[in-house]
Amino acid sequence: MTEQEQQLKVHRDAIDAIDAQVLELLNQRAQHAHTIGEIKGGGIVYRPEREAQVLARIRELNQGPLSDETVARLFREIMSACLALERPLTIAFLGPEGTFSQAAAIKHFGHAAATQACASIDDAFRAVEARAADYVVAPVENSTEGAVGRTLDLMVSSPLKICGEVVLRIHHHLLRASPTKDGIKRVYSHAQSLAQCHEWLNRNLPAEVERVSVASNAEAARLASLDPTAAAIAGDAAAEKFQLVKLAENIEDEPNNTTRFLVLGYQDVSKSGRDKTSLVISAPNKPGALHALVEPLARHGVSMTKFESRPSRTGLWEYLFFVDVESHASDANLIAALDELRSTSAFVKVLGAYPQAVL
Ligand SMILES: O=C(O)C(=O)C[C@]1(C(=O)O)C=C[C@@H](O)C=C1
Repeated sequence: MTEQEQQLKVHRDAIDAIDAQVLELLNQRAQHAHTIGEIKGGGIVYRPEREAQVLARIRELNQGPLSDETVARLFREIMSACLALERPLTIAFLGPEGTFSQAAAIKHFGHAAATQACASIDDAFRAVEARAADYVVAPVENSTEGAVGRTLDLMVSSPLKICGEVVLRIHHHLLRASPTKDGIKRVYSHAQSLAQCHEWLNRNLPAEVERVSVASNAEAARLASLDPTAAAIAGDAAAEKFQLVKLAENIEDEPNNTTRFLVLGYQDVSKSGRDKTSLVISAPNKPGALHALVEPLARHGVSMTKFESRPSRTGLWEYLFFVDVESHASDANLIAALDELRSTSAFVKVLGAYPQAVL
């Protein structure tokens, strides 16, 4: 054995011994989760507030050399596997396979959860409402393109509650079946992705290349895999699924391009310690209406992280305001502010209280 081989052997023997311990401990952990599942006795197994606390604690305990992000991702998968021992979950998302919505579902629930592709955001909500899936993961806002109106509209009437949020960094690539930019006649992508890569496309592809918007980036990738004169703009998952070549990576105009997704199900979530509550409140289109809406929140010390207006679709009210606050719906100051708002607004709905994204 050479000296190098001897040195490697010392460390590999140590790794073997540690792996045996890690394995033993993982199974001990899984056994506890299994027993917790029995104690829950067929009740709700997924506990977002507990998961957020576990991940936050792991980040705090971490001393490296692994990064906080890396250890949190590993424990995300450990919890996913432990939860599946209690009961495997099914997560509905806007399909087809390979969309950012699916990536968000996996980021939040880990790989042990089954994902169910749906044809539209409406269908994904319906799957959970009909109890054909446990939770839906739906996009709600993008840092460059703004709100996803359909998700906001659905939340107003749906009986589902928000029980979590997922923040996903969005990277777009120019993908093609062959490894050259020559002969591209059209680029397929979702309208939002075409908009997010607008500047890059102007600079890097001839003006005559047609931009064709399709239902999803995964669909764009599928079409590009069949058409030798086409390219697609899509992310890693779609590139992998349809075995396309990345002609250019990270072509989004805004480097900090992120999409926020919400997780919804039939569930009220307890306090985790770092929570948000999402509300929708109606206001008439008259002077002072907006002030009347914000003032009680401010006076009770409730801080807002998001404020989004949308015309009411029913015509009953002029505007609906979607408000996110940094409190849990069970906090006394938010309860007091909501009581006041209910006495002045025709419509106030708590869309859900949930832990802030940890990953
Ligand atoms: O603490 C629980 O209630 C568990 O079921 C255990 C556990 C975990 O693996 O830590 C698994 C799933 C829940 O969503 C939260 C935590």
